[in-house]
Amino acid sequence: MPSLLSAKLIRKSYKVSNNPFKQRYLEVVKGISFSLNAGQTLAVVGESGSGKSTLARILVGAEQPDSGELLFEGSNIIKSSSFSWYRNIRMIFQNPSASLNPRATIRQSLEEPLINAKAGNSQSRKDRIAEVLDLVGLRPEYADRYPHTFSGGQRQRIAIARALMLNPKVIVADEPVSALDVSVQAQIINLLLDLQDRLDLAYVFISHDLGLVQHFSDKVLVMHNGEQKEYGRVGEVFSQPQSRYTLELLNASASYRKAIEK
Ligand SMILES: Nc1ncnc2c1ncn2[C@@H]1O[C@H](COP(=O)(O)OP(=O)(O)OP(=O)(O)O)[C@@H](O)[C@H]1O
Repeated sequence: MPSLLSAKLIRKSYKVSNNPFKQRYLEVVKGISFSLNAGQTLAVVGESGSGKSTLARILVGAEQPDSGELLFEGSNIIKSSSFSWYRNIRMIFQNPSASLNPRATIRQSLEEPLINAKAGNSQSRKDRIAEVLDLVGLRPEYADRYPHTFSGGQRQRIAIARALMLNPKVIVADEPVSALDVSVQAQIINLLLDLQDRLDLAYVFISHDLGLVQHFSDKVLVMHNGEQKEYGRVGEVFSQPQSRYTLELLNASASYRKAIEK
C-alpha cells in the first residue's frame, strides 16, 4: 500500500536578481524526500532560512517546485494539481492573527473552504461549522464573533478549525505554537495530539523546538541551507545522529535548555 504522502527529490529555486543579463537563482530546497502515513507526524527542523517554510508551501500547493514528485495516496498531485490536494492537505501558520481575516466573522472564515469546495448547502455548512468548533474546544455560538475578540490561543484553535473544515488527511503546521504564550502552547499541542488520535490525521510539523519535536513526532527531517541533512525515526535520529549538523543542532538545543532552566 502506498504511503499517504510522499515527497521525492523536491527542488525549488527563487530568482534573486532581475537583471536580464545576469539572472541569479537561489536554490532553497535541494532534493527533499520523505514519506508519511496516516496518523503519523513528520517534524521538519533546521535553523532559520533552511527552507522549511518553502517546503511547507510546496506541500500545500501554494508554490510549484521546480522538480520532484509529491505523491498523495500514490498519485502525483503536482502533475494533476487535483482538487483532492486542496481538500486533503491543509495548512496552519505560526501567527493566527495574520492568517485570519480580521474583517470576517469566524463563520465566514470557516465557511470559505466549504464554499470554495462547493461542499453542502447553507444548513449543512452551518452544522459543519458548529461540529468543527466543538472539535477544537470552542462554543458554536462563537461563530458570529470577529477574530479580535479572541485570545491568541483561541485564534489558533479557530485557524485549526478552518484547516479541518474539509476533513483533510494531512495538516502542515508551520511553527503553530511559537507565537503563543508558553502557558497556551501545551494546550494547543494537546489539542493537535487529540485531533490526530480522533481523526487519524498526519502532520508535517515545522518547529525550532527540538524538545517538542522529540515528544510530538514519529519521524524527523533535518534541513540545512535547503539540503536534507538527515531523515529517519525520531528516536534514532536524536540518539544516534548520522550528520554533524544534526549533532550540532541537538547540542545547541541542549545547552539552550540548560541555560533557560538556570
Ligand atoms: N519568494 C521568495 N523569493 C526569494 N527568496 C525567498 C522567497 N521565499 C523564501 N526565500 C528565501 O529562501 C530561503 C529559505 O526560506 P524559508 O522561509 O523557507 O526558510 P525557513 O527555514 O522556513 O526559515 P524560518 O525558520 O526563518 O521561517 C531564505 O533564504 C529566504 O530568504
